[in-house]
Amino acid sequence: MQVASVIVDVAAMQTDKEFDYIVPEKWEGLIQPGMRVVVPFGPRKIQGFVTALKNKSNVKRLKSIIEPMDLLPVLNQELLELADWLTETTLCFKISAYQAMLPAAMKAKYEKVFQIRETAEPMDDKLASLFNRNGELAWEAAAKAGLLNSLRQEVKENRAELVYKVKSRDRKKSIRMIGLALSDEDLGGHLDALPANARKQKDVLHYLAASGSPLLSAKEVMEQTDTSNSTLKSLLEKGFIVERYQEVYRDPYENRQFKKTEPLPLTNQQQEAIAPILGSIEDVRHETFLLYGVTGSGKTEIYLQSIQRVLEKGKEAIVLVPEISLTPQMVHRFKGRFGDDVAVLHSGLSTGEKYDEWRKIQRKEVKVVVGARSAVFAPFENLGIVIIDEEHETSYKQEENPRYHARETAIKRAEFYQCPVILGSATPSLESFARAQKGVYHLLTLPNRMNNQQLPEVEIVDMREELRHGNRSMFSRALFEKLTDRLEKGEQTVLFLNRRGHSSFIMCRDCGYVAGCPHCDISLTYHRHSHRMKCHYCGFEEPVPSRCPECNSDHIRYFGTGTQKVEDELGKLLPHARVVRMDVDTTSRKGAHEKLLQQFAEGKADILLGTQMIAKGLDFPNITLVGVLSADTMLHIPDFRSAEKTFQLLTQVSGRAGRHQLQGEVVIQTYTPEHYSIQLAGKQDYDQFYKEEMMMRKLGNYPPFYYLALVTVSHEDVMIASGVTEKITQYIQARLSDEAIILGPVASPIARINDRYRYQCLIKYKREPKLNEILKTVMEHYTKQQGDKSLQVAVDVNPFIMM
Ligand SMILES: Nc1ncnc2c1ncn2[C@@H]1O[C@H](COP(=O)(O)OP(=O)(O)OP(=O)(O)O)[C@@H](O)[C@H]1O
Ligand SMILES: [Zn+2]
Ligand SMILES: [Zn+2]
Repeated sequence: MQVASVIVDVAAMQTDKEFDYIVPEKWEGLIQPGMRVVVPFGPRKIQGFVTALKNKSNVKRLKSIIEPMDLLPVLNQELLELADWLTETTLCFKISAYQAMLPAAMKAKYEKVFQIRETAEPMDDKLASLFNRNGELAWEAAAKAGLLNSLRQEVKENRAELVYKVKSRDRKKSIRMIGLALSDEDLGGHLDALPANARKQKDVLHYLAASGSPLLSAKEVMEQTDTSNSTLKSLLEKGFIVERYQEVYRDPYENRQFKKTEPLPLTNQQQEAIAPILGSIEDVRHETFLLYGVTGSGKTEIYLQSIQRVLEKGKEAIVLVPEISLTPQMVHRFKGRFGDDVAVLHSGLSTGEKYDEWRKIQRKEVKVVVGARSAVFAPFENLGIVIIDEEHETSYKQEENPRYHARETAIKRAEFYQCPVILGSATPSLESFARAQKGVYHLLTLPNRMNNQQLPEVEIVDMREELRHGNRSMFSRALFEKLTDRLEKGEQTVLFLNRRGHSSFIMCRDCGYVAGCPHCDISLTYHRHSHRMKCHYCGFEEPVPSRCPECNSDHIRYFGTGTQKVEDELGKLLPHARVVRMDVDTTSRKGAHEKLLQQFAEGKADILLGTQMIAKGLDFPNITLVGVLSADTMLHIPDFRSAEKTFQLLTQVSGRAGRHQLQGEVVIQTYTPEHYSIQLAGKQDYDQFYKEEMMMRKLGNYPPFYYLALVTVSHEDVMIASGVTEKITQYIQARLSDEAIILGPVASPIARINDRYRYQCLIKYKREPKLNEILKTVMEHYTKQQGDKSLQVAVDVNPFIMM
C-alpha cells in the first residue's frame, strides 16, 4: 500500500500538519510529491499538496486520494524544502507557503453542487428540469431560486446528493484553427461543384489554398475574407475544411518588437565589479554580492552580462525589480538582450497571463525571468544567478502571510544551487551595507557615473522662506526659474510629488474638522474621480459633505497636493508647457503607463509629472532638471526607517537628471531643510548618511544592531486587546535573555482598524534561538485554546510596517 502525506488547503493552526491518505492503486507511480490532489476532508472535497510518499501510516482508518490535479509535480523538491524553511522562519502555515510559490490561477476554487442520484424513484419533474445535462445544479443557483429546502428533502430521500467539487482556475487558452481538408487536385472539382451563390465559401477555400499553410486562425480567415462563422460551418459540414483547437499563451508582449541589443564593452570600473561575479559563476560557488553603484553608473549592464554568462553555462536567471520600477523601459532592456528567452511577471498581468508565463518557465521554454517579488519562486531547476535590483526597496517584503523577504529567500535558493546573488542599489539598505562591511556580503563598488558624468547639482529650498517672501505657490522661485529655462532650451524636466504619507483629506477651514473613518482611527482619503471619501484600511466610503458636520460651515473642502492639482497649476503658470502626468489615475488602463513614457521619450512633452512611479529606473538623455515638490512628507511617518526611506527616494529621483551628455540639476523643496536625510541626499553622500543613520540606529537599538519581531493583537473589545497583549508580553519577557528589549504593550500607531482595537509589542533582540518557538506557542495558544473568534494575534518577524 502506498500512502501520501498531504497538506490540505485550509489555512488554520489545527490543520497545519500532514494528513495521510491512501494512494489508489491505479495512481501508484503517478502521484508524486509536489503534486496537487483532491482529497476528502470532513464532508468536503478539498485541494491538497502531496509532500511525501511512504509505505505505511500510523493512522488506522485512512481515506483515499480522490484524484490528482496535475500530471507532473508543480513544486519540485527544492521548492518543497524552501516552503519548510519559509514556514519556520516566517511562522506561516505550510499551505500559505505553497500558495505563495504558485500563480494565483492554481489556487483551488470550490463549488458546491447538487447531483441527481440514479435512484428508482425519479425526482419531481419541475425540480429535475433545473438540473443541467450532467444532472448538476449549483448551490448558489439553487439558493437564489429559493430551492434549498426542497432540495434538502430530495437529499434526505436519496434522490439527490450534495457534492463538493474542486476546480483549478488554471484554464489554458486555445484558439480555433481551420485548414483545407481537400487535396490540391480535389479542390478544383469541389469549387466548381459549389453553387454560384456560394461565393463566400469559395472565397474561403481560395484563401486557404493560397496561404499554403495547413492551419490558419479561423478569426483571421473570417476577417481577411469578410465572411462569417456560418460560412465556415457550411464548409465544415461538407467536409471541405477541418477544425482544430490549438493551445496558445496569453502573451502580454505579443506583436511587440524588441530591438536586439549587443553587450557593451565594459568600462574599467564595470570590469572590476563584474570579475568576482563571473568568478563565482565559473566556480559554481554561492556568494552574495552587494553592487553599490551611484545612479547611472551602469549596474544594469553588469546584470545583463552576468546573465549572459549564466545562459552560456546552460543555466537560468531570476531578476527581481520593484513592482513600481518594472517599467516598460526595464523590460525592454532585458527583452532586447535576451529576446524570447525572457518571461515577465508583474501585477499588471491578468491571472491567465501570469499562469501562462509561469508555465513557460516550468516547461523550460524561457531562461530568464524578470519580475516583482514573487518571481523569486520561479520554478527553475538549474538556477545560475539571482539579481535583486534596488535591493533597498521595502516592497521586497511581503506584508501578508507568508511574510517573507525576497532577499533572504533568494539567498536561500542560491545556496542550494551554489550560484551568486547580486543585490544592486545606489542607496543600499542599512542592513545590507552593514553586512557588506562585515564581509558577509561581497562589496562591489561603482563610484562614478558612466563617462564620469557629474552627479547633478542639488539645491535645497526652504519652503518656509518662500512663504515669508510671499510666495504661496507650490513652486519655489528657484524651481520656477529653472523650469522656465528648460522650456526655453527645449530640455526636459521631471517633477516628483511624494504621495506616501501624504493623504488628501477633507477639512473644514472654519473649525478645522477633518473627516475621519467611523471604524478606524485614520482620516478618510479624498478620491477625485468619484468625489467620495474612502478609508484605505477598511473600505468604508461616503460622499463629501456639503456642510461641516461640526459647525455647519460650507467651507469644507479637499486639502493636500495631488498631481492633478499640480497639473492645473502648471497649466495656469506655464500654459505652453506640454505635461505628461503619471499617477494611479492616468495609468490604470492597460498599456497607459508605456504610452505616456513613450510620449515623453519621443520629446512630445516637456514635463513628466508623477509620483513614486517615476522615481526609478528611467533613463532619458534629455532630462536636465528634476524638481521634488515636497521632500519631507515621509519623514513624519512613525517608523524608524523614515529617514532612510526619505534619503533613498530623494537620491533615486535626483539620479534621473543629467545621465548622459547634458549636465543635470535638482531642486528639492522642503519644510525641514536641516534634517540630515535631506541635507545628505542633497550632497548625494550615501557614505556619510550611512554613518549618521547607523549612529541613530545604535542609539535606538534598531536594525542592523538588533533584529525585530512585532506582535500585533486586535479585538473588538479594547480591554481584551490590551489585556492579551499584556499577557503575551510577560510570557515572552520571561523566556528571553536579558539582552532582549521588549517594548509594550502599547497601542499601535493606527489604534483601531475596522472597529477592532490594536495593541502591539515589539521585540528587539540579538540572538534568541528559542524566539520563533516561543512566538509559535503564543499564536497556537491564542488561536486554539482561547476559542475567542474575534481575537487575532499576528506575528511579523523582521517587520517593515510598524503601523
Ligand atoms: N559599458 C558601457 N558603455 C557605454 N554605455 C554604457 C555602458 N554601461 C552602461 N551604459 C549606459 O549608461 C547609462 C546608465 O546605465 P544604467 O542605466 O545601467 O545605470 P544604473 O546604474 O542601472 O542606473 P540607475 O540605478 O540609476 O537605474 C545607460 O544609458 C546605459 O546604456
Ligand atoms: Zn467646521
Ligand atoms: Zn476605516
